[in-house]
Amino acid sequence: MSFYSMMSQIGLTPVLQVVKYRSSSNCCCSSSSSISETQVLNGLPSKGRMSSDTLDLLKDCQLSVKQVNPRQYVAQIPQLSNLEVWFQRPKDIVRKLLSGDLDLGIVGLDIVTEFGQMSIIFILYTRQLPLFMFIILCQGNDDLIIVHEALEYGDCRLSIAIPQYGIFENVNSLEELAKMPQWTKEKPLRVATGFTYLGPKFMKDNGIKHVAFSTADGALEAAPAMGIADAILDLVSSGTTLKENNLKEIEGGTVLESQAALVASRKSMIGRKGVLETTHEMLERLEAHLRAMGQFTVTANMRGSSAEEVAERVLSQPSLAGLQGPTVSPVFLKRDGKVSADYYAIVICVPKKALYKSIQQLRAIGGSGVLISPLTYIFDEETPRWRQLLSKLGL
Ligand SMILES: Nc1ncnc2c1ncn2[C@@H]1O[C@H](COP(=O)(O)OP(=O)(O)OP(=O)(O)O)[C@@H](O)[C@H]1O
Ligand SMILES: O=P(O)(O)OC[C@H]1O[C@H](OP(=O)(O)OP(=O)(O)O)[C@H](O)[C@@H]1O
Ligand SMILES: [Mg+2]
Repeated sequence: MSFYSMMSQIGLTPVLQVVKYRSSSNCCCSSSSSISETQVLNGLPSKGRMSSDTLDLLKDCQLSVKQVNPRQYVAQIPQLSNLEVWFQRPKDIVRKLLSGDLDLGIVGLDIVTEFGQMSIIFILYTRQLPLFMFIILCQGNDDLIIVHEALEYGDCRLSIAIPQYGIFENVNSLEELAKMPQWTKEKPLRVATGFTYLGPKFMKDNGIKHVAFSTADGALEAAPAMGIADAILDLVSSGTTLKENNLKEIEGGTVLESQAALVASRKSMIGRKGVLETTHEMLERLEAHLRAMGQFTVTANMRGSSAEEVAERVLSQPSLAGLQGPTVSPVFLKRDGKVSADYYAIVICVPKKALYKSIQQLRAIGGSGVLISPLTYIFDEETPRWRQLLSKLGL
């Protein structure tokens, strides 16, 4: 018996299969899309807190997005002529990566983890009930690949929060929350969340039985005071929203840590022309910029008898090793008609966090005239993430 007739017999008629791919690609049914088959489609957040930071990061990587006006949802990046940017809501970027309507995207890890799980979704219409039902047939999808998991913005965590007052006053951990005698089969702990996959999974993984979830799209922090929920599961960054609503996080209640990530469709990278090459270029530019952000270039002069002797002195200091050891060059002077090098210029990269310690160490070994400049890019021979990506793709 076919899936269709089986569902029809129980009164459910499949009206739409969401999974589809652009006609040229790893095709499973045709689409009327007008998008060129050779274009690589990159989804970026259309609004919200991730959107401007994403554009800023790409600009810093010399990948400025040219958008004619903010209400136009398609844009170009002149440096990547085969790439088309589509502005979408973060959830939809993940959904469209899974359905084959986007090849690449930048979203928060929270969204990838929550919405990247669905393999096949059938939307069913029931004859008996005037309702659309969503049935997720498969959990655990490996078609989404996280290419860069740490783009260093959009930092937040998905956490359980409970009221600071009333029966929760002395509850400070997930264990204590789970042990509260109030929660029974008939009267479970009510949790409001937009994360309806990760929430129940986290509770199940932690052996917490009597829980009931409700969902809302925003301002979840109001739910406990409104009497709609006992706890919430939502994103926290500064913690201000929780504090302003008299809520608190609890020990063991963090479901995941999130930041912006570059994600790509495995099928697209393997099957669509140009996607892997574009992913490589974006990854290289992002890594080169992000690595450089944490470093300064330090130039100093140092008296010495030879380049080797100066290098030895520099390398004796723990904070002065640089990325690949110091560059030491002679500074030539003409004295009494003779050219000689009494001084050497050294160039090293130091982590921003260790800058002052590095200066102290440089001075201690005779460094003077110290110049510090920001770094724009650090390109390695090959990025470790590229190797990892190829191995995930079996290439
Ligand atoms: N407080 C926060 N601080 C830092 N990053 C956050 C914060 N809240 C959310 N994010 C990150 O930004 C992403 C987008 O959040 P944003 O609030 O813009 O959209 P949304 O909540 O999904 O949609 P909506 O417009 O319905 O609020 C989240 O998926 C998360 O990765
Ligand atoms: O810890 P904080 O720095 O205070 O940030 C946390 C808040 O940020 C997000 O909401 P957002 O501002 O996106 O509003 P929303 O509820 O409409 O999504 C999140 O849902 C929290 O409510
Ligand atoms: Mg939000």
